[in-house]
Amino acid sequence: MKTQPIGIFDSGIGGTSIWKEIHELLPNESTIYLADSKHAPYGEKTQNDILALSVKNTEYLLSRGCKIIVVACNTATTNAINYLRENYHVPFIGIEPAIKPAALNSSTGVVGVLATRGTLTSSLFTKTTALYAKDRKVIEQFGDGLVPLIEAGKIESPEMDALLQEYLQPMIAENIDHLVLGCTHYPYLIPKIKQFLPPSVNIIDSGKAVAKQTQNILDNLHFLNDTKKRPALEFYTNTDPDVLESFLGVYRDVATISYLHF
Ligand SMILES: N[C@@H](CCC(=O)O)C(=O)O
Repeated sequence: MKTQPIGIFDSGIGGTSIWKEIHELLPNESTIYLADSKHAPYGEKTQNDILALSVKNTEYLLSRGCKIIVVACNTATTNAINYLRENYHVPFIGIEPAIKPAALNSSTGVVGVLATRGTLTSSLFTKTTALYAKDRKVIEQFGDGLVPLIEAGKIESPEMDALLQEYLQPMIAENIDHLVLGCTHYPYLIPKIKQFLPPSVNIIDSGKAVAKQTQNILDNLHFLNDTKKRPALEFYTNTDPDVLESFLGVYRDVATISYLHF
């Protein structure tokens, strides 16, 4: 089991932000990353559709012998992880908006959450917010349109600037001091987002926490790869592999990126 890969999936390239955290923390581990870009954005689909796509991605990763699955997508986690945990017998690590640290550390008492429609309307998100931020003002904003622009390589574009301006301005007006990025695509927007926010606003996401949790669970199960063999870093996408490759940055030379029909 130790040498089996870690499986990671997302609706597209966003989860590569989580893959990087995992690979940096666990460089010995082989990984299989599945980017379902053809079906992005998940965040604007029904819960049933998100569930069906999450099942399909999980089954592919299990067919490849993955020892653990990281759902590197807030939308899939908040809509499907309970179902996945009940129906498949491997450990699942999910990612949810980091509302708890934002609420705990806020001095103004106002925090912003930018996430997909699917995440913000899920019952898991609603419960977490009620639990950890009940004495805080939480400004929730659907990030409609952001994921398609990121997937299209249009981070630097007038359309992106217009959406970010529209989504962030009301939060700034309410005096947020933390902005929670509740979508794994959004860390790629941080340099852009900083152009719109006052420097005093902390931007937080859950990437490092997910990598740490993956390490802890593998360690507890004695599933960490302690062999010295070079790990295989495989990436699959059902759209143009060049797009995925462009998000891998310094890792593109050690990764194998392939088109997969699914
Ligand atoms: N990576 C995204 C998925 C967004 C989408 O496909 O709409 C997330 O974390 O929610």
